[in-house]
Amino acid sequence: MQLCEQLPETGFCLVLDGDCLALRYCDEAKLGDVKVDFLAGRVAHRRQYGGAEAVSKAVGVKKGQRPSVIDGTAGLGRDAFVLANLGCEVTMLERSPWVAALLDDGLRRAKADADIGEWVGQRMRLIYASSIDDLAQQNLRADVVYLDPMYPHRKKSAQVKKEMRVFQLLVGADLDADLLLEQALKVAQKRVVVKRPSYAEPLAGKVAHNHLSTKTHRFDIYSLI
Ligand SMILES: C[S@@+](CC[C@H](N)C(=O)[O-])C[C@H]1O[C@@H](n2cnc3c(N)ncnc32)[C@H](O)[C@@H]1O
Repeated sequence: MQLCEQLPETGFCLVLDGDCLALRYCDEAKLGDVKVDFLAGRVAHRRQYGGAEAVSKAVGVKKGQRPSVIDGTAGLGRDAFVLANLGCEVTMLERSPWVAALLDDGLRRAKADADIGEWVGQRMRLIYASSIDDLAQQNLRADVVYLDPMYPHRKKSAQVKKEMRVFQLLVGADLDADLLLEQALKVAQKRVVVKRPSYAEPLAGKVAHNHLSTKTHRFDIYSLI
């Protein structure tokens, strides 16, 4: 059974397909549905990255070291899942109610899975809140604060992944992202890691102590110890 409800003034529909929640951009069917499916993601992750993905290096995952992480811009939880899969406890903050609902739904289904449910339940926690307004107030502490805010893409929209285009339509460009860094530096114990497109300037113009680069991205690493 499929239920579809239009979200006022957004152009989006909230779709309930079986027991899975999804968002669909009503005017452009080609964009497809956006949902959180950690079970499919787990397979893709293993095939694509193994254990050596850049995000885990940037955060400081090593043999015997599994830092606790606050993911201050949780989105669809992919980076958080990678880190939790490697053994990190991850607290995710997401301020968009629509994105938080998708993520909450994905977590619910993952926790019910016989294979990954136990560690997802133990290591992944979602808080629907803004990391700019609430990070300090929530009294959260972690070894690492990880940030991956939206960035205005300079490529033509057809080249940007469908999911990212839906995100751009839904949450916009996170134009206040510079404010995140100051908050993150207050609560991180060891480092703040910011994921940026390789052509983007650092958050708040603040040059990081270290960088880790991939083909398309750069991880800016602000060390606190
Ligand atoms: C590019 S996405 C993050 C993708 C995520 N790293 C992943 O792996 O799926 C950016 C997300 O950060 C969220 N966001 C931006 N600023 C935020 C803030 N101040 N507090 C909480 N969430 C925020 C946006 O709503 C959006 O969902």
